[in-house]
Amino acid sequence: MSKSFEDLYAQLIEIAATRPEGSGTVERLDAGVHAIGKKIVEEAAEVWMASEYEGKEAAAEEMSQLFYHVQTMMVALGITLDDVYSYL
Ligand SMILES: N=c1c2ncn([C@@H]3O[C@H](COP(=O)(O)OP(=O)(O)OP(=O)(O)O)[C@@H](O)[C@H]3O)c2ncn1[C@@H]1O[C@H](COP(=O)(O)O)[C@@H](O)[C@H]1O
Repeated sequence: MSKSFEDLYAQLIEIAATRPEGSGTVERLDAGVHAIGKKIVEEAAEVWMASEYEGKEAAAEEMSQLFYHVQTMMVALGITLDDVYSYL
């Protein structure tokens, strides 16, 4: 079964706490908010380009990457899913 948005967030929280070797997320968290912010902007642009020119499948893949980098920023800032959901 595929992973949900909530599953990914739980996994990233766990990774931040346990810092497993070889984790890209640990590297991104260590690189900090500025670096994570740049990835968010980059992935957002890729979502736009894929959506306009590359079709639904490519757009969905880029969207998943944008979700990941936004969630990494949430973990970096200590923002929970409920903190975000309260604005939906
Ligand atoms: N869903 C993701 C995910 N989406 C995107 N990415 C990262 O974002 C990058 C995609 O960005 P690009 O397409 O720009 O690729 P790139 O140019 O190689 O980017 P850079 O890695 O050089 O920054 C990928 O190379 C990954 O590093 C992700 N990295 C991890 N996950 C998931 O997060 C969880 C934890 O991952 P680890 O911390 O690596 O164990 C696992 O479930 C993973 O599947």
